[in-house]
Amino acid sequence: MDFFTLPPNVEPFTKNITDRILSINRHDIQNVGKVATATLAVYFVTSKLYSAFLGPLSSVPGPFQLKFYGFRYVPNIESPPGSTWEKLHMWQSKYGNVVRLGPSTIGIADKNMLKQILSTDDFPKGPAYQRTQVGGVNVGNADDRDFHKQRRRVISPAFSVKFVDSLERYMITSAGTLMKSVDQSIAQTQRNDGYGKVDMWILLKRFALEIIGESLFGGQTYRELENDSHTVNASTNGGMIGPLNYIANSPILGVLKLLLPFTGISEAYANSSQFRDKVILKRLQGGENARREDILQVLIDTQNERNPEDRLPIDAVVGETMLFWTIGTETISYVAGFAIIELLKNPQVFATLREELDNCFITSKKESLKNGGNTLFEHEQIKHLPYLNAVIDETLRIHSGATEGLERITDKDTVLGDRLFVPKGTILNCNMFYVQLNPDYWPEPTKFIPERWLPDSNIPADQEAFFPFSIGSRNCIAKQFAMQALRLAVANLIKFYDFEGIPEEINASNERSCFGAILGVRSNSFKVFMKRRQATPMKTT
Ligand code: HEM
Repeated sequence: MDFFTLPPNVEPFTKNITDRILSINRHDIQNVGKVATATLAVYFVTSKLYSAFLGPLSSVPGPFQLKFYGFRYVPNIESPPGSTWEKLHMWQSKYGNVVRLGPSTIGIADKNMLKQILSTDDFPKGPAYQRTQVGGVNVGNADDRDFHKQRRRVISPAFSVKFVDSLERYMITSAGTLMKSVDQSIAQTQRNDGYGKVDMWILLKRFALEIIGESLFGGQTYRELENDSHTVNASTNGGMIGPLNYIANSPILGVLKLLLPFTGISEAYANSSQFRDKVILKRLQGGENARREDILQVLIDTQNERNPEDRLPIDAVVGETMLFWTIGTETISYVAGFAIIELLKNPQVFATLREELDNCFITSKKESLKNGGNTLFEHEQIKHLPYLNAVIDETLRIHSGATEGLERITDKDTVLGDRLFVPKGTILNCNMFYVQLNPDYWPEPTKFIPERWLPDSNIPADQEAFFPFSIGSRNCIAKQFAMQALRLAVANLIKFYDFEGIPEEINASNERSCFGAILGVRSNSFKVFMKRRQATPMKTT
């Protein structure tokens, strides 16, 4: 029998059905449609009402409207773009450490619950990260535990303490370039007393772009980068953090923003990607001759591993490199920028830090550290300076990254903090920003007091409520790298320059916005008067 010919008894049967369907008149179809729509509407409304008022999260306090839709979907006309973080902060302070942010979303700013979510239960990353997987899965957005564990194991040698130590030479070169740029800005606007105007915010963005560029894929390429205005502009205007962040943080407005050509975000991202691909291709094609001791090389060298599971496919090398480039640039530059702003707002803190740095012996005679007649600090000399570390920690506390929260999703029913039942599938927005300013844990939370980090402090810092690099299996892989870069930047700037704050600029720096993962100055600029110190005291052994 021909396989595609229907048996004789089936044909009349199907014909019968067709005839009956055709015989249903239009009116009947409309009625069926109405009943189906009404049933769906009743189901939708009932389930929304149930979830809002009777479901397991119904006892969690929060703004009324967020019982019905998630905070990321709120088109926010009354507050400017980039200010969702302010709303989250306000709700958290109004409703408490646990707040309802959507039908199945809660915000958490309780330190014990955060520890449970991020470390003990180690819940996977939530839908905001999954949305960014359209651009590829990487160590940062992976939500599959096994995939993440494997990927993180393979790339972690690039961030080991030893390897990061070896990147110091690139970081010092970048600190030198930063100081050259500061000197140039001063020279262009110099007053009679030697001070000139410097946009510290923009120069620190370039500094971070260079430090990451150098450590990631090469000095040679950085020189290309200097001529590549696309990439520098993308970074300095915040476009490089990537369209994916917009999609993650604001599924409706974010996507609209990307589609509007005048925002330039997609273009900036495309240009950065093109630049990155050029650099990686050059390294791959150059073989042994193109080798350079940097993060890219560590990733490429995984191809020689004996175990195939330990080899990173080339598309993953490209994806991870882009992730480090974008995340690393904005985080380092913003934290360094806010450290300088806080030091200017708090002259006594500035003086104490300056004194500590002036008393720090310069032991190295390395030529590479010479800069404009002065010798730059090496990391070894400054990494244990208590006050420098206290200034950086206090900056990380007040100006934390993850300003709009780190998202996790429960993969089992759970009880948070022994008191809150949370069903499987609940989205947990871990509000690291709020917890670090939470008056329950921090006396005078908004005051910049580095002394709280010193061993003999009478208002000791609550280390358990401090999550700048997160904790658990998804903590920042580059903490060591970031701290090294921050210490070198802040120590060398404060050691070698005098600063004079500009009151309007300091006031304007209180206006902040967050478009990616981290809070920045809304105007994308912070100007200050600076001059080289006349006789920089140098203590040598
Ligand atoms: C002051 C600077 C930095 C801060 C405050 C910071 C903070 C954080 C935080 C809070 C997380 C957890 C994110 C989450 O759960 O979604 C994270 C993860 C991560 N960070 Fe950083 N970061 C900094 C610098 C850097 C740099 C310089 C790089 C790369 C060169 C980097 C690479 C990463 C990566 C790859 C992850 C994902 C790790 C994983 O999921 O296994 N970060 N960072």
